[in-house]
Amino acid sequence: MNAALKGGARYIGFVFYPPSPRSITPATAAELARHAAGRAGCVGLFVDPDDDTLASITRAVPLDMIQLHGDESPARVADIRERYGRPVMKALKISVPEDLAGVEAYLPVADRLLFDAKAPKGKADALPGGNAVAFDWRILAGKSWSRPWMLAGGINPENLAEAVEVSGARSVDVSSGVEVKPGQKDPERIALFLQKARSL
Ligand SMILES: O=C(O)c1ccccc1NCC(=O)[C@H](O)[C@H](O)COP(=O)(O)O
Repeated sequence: MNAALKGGARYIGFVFYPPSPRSITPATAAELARHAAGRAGCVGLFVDPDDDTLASITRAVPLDMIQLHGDESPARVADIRERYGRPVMKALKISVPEDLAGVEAYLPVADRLLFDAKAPKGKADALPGGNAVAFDWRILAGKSWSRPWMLAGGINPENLAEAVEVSGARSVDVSSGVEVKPGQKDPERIALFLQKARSL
């Protein structure tokens, strides 16, 4: 996390999804969040979380934002936003232009959108996100919405400039592209990614 803070990352993400190799405990996240306080926002990532999970984690960890990466409906997004008093970022999975039709319903209820690739089909260990897979960034070109949005999925230091240029993204989210292997972040690649991001 120090590389992200030193490089000027705006947000740090904590994965609260036990099947993920990136999943961390609330206690560890709380410690990291205290370390990041005032330097970066802390985002808690959940996949179709139930209320017990959200209640206990939001009590234990000073999260600045909740990221929903499952199949949460617009009504559930609104409910979570209201109950837990945090801004919500809703991840929407994109593979074809028609997938953008689903965006409209989330605009009144989500504070921010995140466009990510769909999980690869037929890959037994695929996660709902964090699979190092990109979608066709041209799908987003020239589009605008009433909420801020981030680009995610298969972005790395080598393709960041192209991803931003093609999609028009002003913010990006990265995971696998700055890792040695799933769950093990590489401080040098984080520094490189952020250095490249700052230069755009
Ligand atoms: O990262 C995970 O392990 C994860 C697990 C379950 C749902 C979402 C997950 N990650 C979501 C992210 O925010 C990733 O940054 C995003 O999908 C991009 O991932 P990557 O292609 O690895 O950069």
